[in-house]
Amino acid sequence: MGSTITLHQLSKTYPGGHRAVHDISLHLDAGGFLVLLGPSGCGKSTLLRMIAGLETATSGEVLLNGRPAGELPPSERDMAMVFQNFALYPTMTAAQNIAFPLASRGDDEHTTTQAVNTVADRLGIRSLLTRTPAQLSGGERQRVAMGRAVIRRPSVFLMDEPLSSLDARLRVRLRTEILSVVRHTGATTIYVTHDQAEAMALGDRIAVLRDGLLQQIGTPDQLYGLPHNAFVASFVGTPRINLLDGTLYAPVGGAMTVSLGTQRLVLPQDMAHTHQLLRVLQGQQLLIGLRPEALRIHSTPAPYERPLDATVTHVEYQGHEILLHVTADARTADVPHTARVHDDRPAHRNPLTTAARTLLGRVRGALPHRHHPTPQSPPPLPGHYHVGELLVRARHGTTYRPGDRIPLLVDLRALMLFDTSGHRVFPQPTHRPDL
Ligand SMILES: Nc1ncnc2c1ncn2[C@@H]1O[C@H](COP(=O)(O)OP(=O)(O)OP(=O)(O)O)[C@@H](O)[C@H]1O
Repeated sequence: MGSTITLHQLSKTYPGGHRAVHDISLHLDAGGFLVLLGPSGCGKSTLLRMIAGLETATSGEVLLNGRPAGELPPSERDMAMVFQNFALYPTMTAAQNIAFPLASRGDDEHTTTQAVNTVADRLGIRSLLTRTPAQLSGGERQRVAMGRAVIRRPSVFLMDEPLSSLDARLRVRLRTEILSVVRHTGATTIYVTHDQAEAMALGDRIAVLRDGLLQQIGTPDQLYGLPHNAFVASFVGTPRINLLDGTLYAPVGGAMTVSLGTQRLVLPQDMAHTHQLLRVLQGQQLLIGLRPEALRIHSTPAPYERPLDATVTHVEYQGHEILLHVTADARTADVPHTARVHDDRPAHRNPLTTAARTLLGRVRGALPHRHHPTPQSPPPLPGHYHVGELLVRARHGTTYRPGDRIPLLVDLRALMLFDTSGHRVFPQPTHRPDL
């Protein structure tokens, strides 16, 4: 049976002053599977090592089954770790390596052999058991390492990029196997990766970290469709989201307009009133997020689409589709550094409370800007913009060349808006617009 893991305001500052993990709170149920996702150096391994007891926290605490684990040495936490380059004993066979944890605690030979065979079957390495590590490929060695971690049925698995040294095809295969093996044991699992595609494929729940700060915890669908901020939006999803600088105009009684460079997107006037709250951002700079599926090449808009003119600059063949790099006379936006936006402490987990707080925060944050005049129409557009690049998917078989002008349609249902600090302000706050 897996342990519950609770992190309460956990922080780590290394000697020398580098703050690797900052004030992280989250909870993982027994048997749960959490992926820690973030770019290199964001503090994933530090967090994992604090949970394992290999690193001491500067402040905050780790609770295992509700009890503070601070005093427990790693050996008493009933956890197994698997790393990228897991060291196997080079003179032992695969079977002896897998059996090692059972043999060293004195299990009898018959039980141990049976357990090794069961694990080896599950990992598809039964025929390799007599080989030494030097006679195995990288993927086979990682399977043996998994076998050694799984065999003693720990309460918790901590996996630190266990597949990153393997080739892409093998990674895809092994991650499915890992999922099925750990689910079978019922252990609570934390899996660290910097690969968003791997995180999306594995995760029931994914915690996104940046610079030691928790950005968001959610299902792959939540991270993709309702990212808390521009960083999460840009880190999750392939091809990456298009982020452009823009400005919101909200004339009294009129339709809201988002201007990006020399072009404008007019939002429908009858949007739900949760979305009408966007009006408080009148006159403000925004980041406009358009995932590739928010754009299609066509000249006849549906009611929820708005046109955008674009010119092809580069054509990328992907086989099943074509990726067009286009310019639409807009400025590409940088992803701002956003402070921690998500708190997973139990008291804060009610989505309605969170929604209300987020909304209130947005409105309050926007109030000082109310001195902006409310123009009835957007001001004249500056004549010159840096050319921004958008990625647009085109169907396999279509032919485009650099220089072609194309009619793009923006699907407003998939439009995302972030304020200049990177927080998502549209769609608000827990659901997509009903247009
Ligand atoms: N022992 C240490 N002393 C000082 N700084 C450290 C130490 N270990 C890690 N760091 C720093 O803390 C930050 C977080 O490191 P950590 O290894 O946790 O990141 P990570 O997200 O696991 O990175 P990667 O994906 O590259 O392994 C990095 O900036 C790193 O340089």
